[in-house]
Amino acid sequence: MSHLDHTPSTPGKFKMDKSPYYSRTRWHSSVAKLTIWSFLFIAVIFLFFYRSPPSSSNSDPSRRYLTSATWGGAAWEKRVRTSARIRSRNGFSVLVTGAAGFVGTHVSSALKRRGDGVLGLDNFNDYYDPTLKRARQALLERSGVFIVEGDINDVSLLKKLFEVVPFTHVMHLAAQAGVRYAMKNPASYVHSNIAGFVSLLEVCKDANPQPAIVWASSSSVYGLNTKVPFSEKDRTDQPASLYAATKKAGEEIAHTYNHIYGLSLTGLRFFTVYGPWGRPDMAYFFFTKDILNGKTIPIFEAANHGNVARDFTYIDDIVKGCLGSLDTAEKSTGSGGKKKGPAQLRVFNLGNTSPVPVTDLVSILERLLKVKAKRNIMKLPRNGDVPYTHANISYAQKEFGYKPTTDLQTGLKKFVRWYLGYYGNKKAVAR
Ligand SMILES: O=C(O)[C@H]1O[C@H](OP(=O)(O)OP(=O)(O)OC[C@H]2O[C@@H](n3ccc(=O)[nH]c3=O)[C@H](O)[C@@H]2O)[C@H](O)[C@@H](O)[C@H]1O
Repeated sequence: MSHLDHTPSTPGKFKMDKSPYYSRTRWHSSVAKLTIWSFLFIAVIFLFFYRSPPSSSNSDPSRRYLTSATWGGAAWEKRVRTSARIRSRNGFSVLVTGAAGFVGTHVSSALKRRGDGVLGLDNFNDYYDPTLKRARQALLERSGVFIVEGDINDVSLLKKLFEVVPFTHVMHLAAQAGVRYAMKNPASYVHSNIAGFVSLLEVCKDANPQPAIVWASSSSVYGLNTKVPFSEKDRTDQPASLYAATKKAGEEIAHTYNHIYGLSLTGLRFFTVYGPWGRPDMAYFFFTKDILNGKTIPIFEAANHGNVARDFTYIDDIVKGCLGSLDTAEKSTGSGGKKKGPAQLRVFNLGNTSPVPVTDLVSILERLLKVKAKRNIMKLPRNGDVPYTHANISYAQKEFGYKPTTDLQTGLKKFVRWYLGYYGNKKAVAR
């Protein structure tokens, strides 16, 4: 069959095939066109990524936080400056990382209330429901705190922030939290708690003036330590989870930056913080949800049917500890990456000093929710959990009069009130 057999009856609608020679040159020109367009397309993609803020860990899945963030421009800089503007005598201008997180939101709001300038930074990752983070953001925005969307690994963003605002302090709360999740996603702990911390410290040490830094360590650094209550002088070289190990690494990294560059650094070992606007991955939070939904809750027990207990610490007491640390933080001694003299290096326990068994926490929730929990008592899994925590807070007491005042019953009552208001559980309210 010749190609003529395919000639359409209406010439013009469909171009007739020309000679084989014509066909070959046409094919060649199509290939050339395709090559040019492909080249242009690749060039555009390359330019897009080249202009994006550089990342220190291209293979890391969390890199998506770096490229998704948009920042820069005159209007953006104005928002940054306005948010960080100090409104009280001797106030600070504080960069709060992890500002849309649980502790970050409360600390930002407290600083703003007393007249400090506050700029938030958060990558809004989806470790837990980002809508809760957005709701916290909206809350902060109403009080004049702007949260820049970006990752602490984004060095060019951090540099830009320090170019726009000479922060006096950094409250570093951005982290990958959660003890048990570390077995599922170890890379995210290294990305945020180690690489992210180093990238922040790199920018802080180059800043002029260098800020004083207060940052979140964790009670989990005590790991397998059996001496109670836990004192800052106790050994912390036996972490039981990768989470704990990255926080411990953070403490050592802090030592290095203090030693070499004169950065003033204060690490805070938080003890199981709870309260309104809390983290949904934490036991008190998802127990509340599951009790209300009639779902069975797993309650861990230690060896020989022993109680697992935590020194649960109410968020307002933690905020007091954060502000006390900021207020007593001395200036960093370096400038432009050069140390000029010894600088302050501290670590404080921030706990409630009265451990409560998890079974008692559940009983309190049952009373507050007026719903009986379906309990499934099970052996403490080998997933990084430790059986007991108890803070000795005498150092924080001595340095800035730290004194927690909220017991678990009172704190959970405030949490449950918030939870029911926020999630609007009519069933529990009606009972
Ligand atoms: O102080 C810290 O440094 C850490 O505190 C928090 O860790 P934890 O003290 O482990 O809190 P959380 O998970 O609420 O479990 C509470 C209790 O419930 C028990 N627990 C837990 C889960 C479960 O299913 N059943 C159970 O009995 C469990 O055995 C435990 O006894 C933060 O999450 C962490 O980011 C870090 O900041």
